[in-house]
Amino acid sequence: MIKVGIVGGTGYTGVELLRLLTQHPEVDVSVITSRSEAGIPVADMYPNLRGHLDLAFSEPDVDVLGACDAVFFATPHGVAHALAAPLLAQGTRVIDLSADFRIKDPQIWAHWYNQAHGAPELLPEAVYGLPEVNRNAIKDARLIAVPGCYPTAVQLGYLPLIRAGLIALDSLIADCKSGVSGAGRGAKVGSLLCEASESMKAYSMNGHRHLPEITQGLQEAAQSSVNLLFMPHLTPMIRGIHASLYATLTPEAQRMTLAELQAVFEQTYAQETFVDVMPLGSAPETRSVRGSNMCRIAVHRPQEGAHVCVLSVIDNLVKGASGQAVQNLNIMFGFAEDAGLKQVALLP
Ligand SMILES: NC(=O)C1=CN([C@@H]2O[C@H](COP(=O)(O)OP(=O)(O)OC[C@H]3O[C@@H](n4cnc5c(N)ncnc54)[C@H](OP(=O)(O)O)[C@@H]3O)[C@@H](O)[C@H]2O)C=CC1
Ligand SMILES: CC(=O)N[C@@H](CCC(=O)OP(=O)(O)O)C(=O)O
Repeated sequence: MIKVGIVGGTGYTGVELLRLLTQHPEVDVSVITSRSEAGIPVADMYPNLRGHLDLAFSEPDVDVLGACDAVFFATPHGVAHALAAPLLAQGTRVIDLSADFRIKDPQIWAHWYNQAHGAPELLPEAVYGLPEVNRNAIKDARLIAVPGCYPTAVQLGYLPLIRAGLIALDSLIADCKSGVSGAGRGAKVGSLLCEASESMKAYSMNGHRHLPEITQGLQEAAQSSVNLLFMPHLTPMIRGIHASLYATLTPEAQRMTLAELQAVFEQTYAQETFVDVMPLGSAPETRSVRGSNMCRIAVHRPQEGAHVCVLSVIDNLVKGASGQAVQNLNIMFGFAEDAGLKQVALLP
């Protein structure tokens, strides 16, 4: 058994980590921090954990956390910048669910996150924790930047086409929908029931902070520049990301049949436990992944025209955050990659 800690246990990704880790055969959660709830039993705040976890929130303390084999950060941006270095120095591996180490250029990070980067010296060793792309680097990493929710759904959808050189790289449009839990647990007017239910709207139309993260990943895969239009929407559901991903097929790819495009996706993800390429003609639903670490994908070519449309769904709190974080932990410590992640999605 390894000992793990969680910094920021009261948010949705923190409690989702606990839901998964209490079922993990190789992990003992020994510390969970909250400054505002220190001393309160975790199961008093989250009754779904009653009978599964006998632990109270505590103040973040670097020495206590440093006794863990790994520490997850489920905190707002900027917190891991300050605490990662002292933990790494004590030999503790760090898995950060925030965006602190996702973007390789600290100036680009500062532009999109409106603050100076607090630990640029750690960026060279931080590994972007998308296992379907970086599994080998994750094995040896000390510091993982867990991808954001939209970036996970969008990259997994586009990667097979980009790797195979099948789409024009200046033609990408990602039309994405998120459930409200993506905005976190903090009180915000836009997350109120009367504001978010029975309605849907676009936001960050002129640029969302996930744009540079997605572009960085797609450009790495393409080894060339990529032009992406990314439009996020808030939808009246609690969990889920639905990404409709469009692109123009290259002239050569337009000579391929849909079945051949489907085969590209099936081959790319044949060995991946957590990516399900659905049969031709499928429309993946967010509820088919709710509570599970799966990404379900379907590829379409409407009217057999010049455009491809990939549909990609994940649960923002699982494959989009805490489940992917546990998948990284499993790879780092040599556990079965699906340890603690065998949940079947909750449907209906
Ligand atoms: N919600 C989602 O779908 C996704 C979220 N993420 C990212 O995961 C991270 C966590 O998000 P979410 O779960 O929504 O959490 P919240 O932002 O709602 O909660 C943050 C947690 O961090 C703690 N915290 C805040 N400030 C500090 C600090 N300075 N030092 C130590 N602890 C602190 C809080 O507890 P306290 O203040 O009591 O200490 C709280 O437990 C964010 O970076 C978010 O962007 C990533 C992917 C998806
Ligand atoms: C619905 C909603 O508000 N979603 C969040 C994204 C989810 C998230 O928290 O992503 P990070 O991990 O990059 O912070 C947003 O658009 O800001």
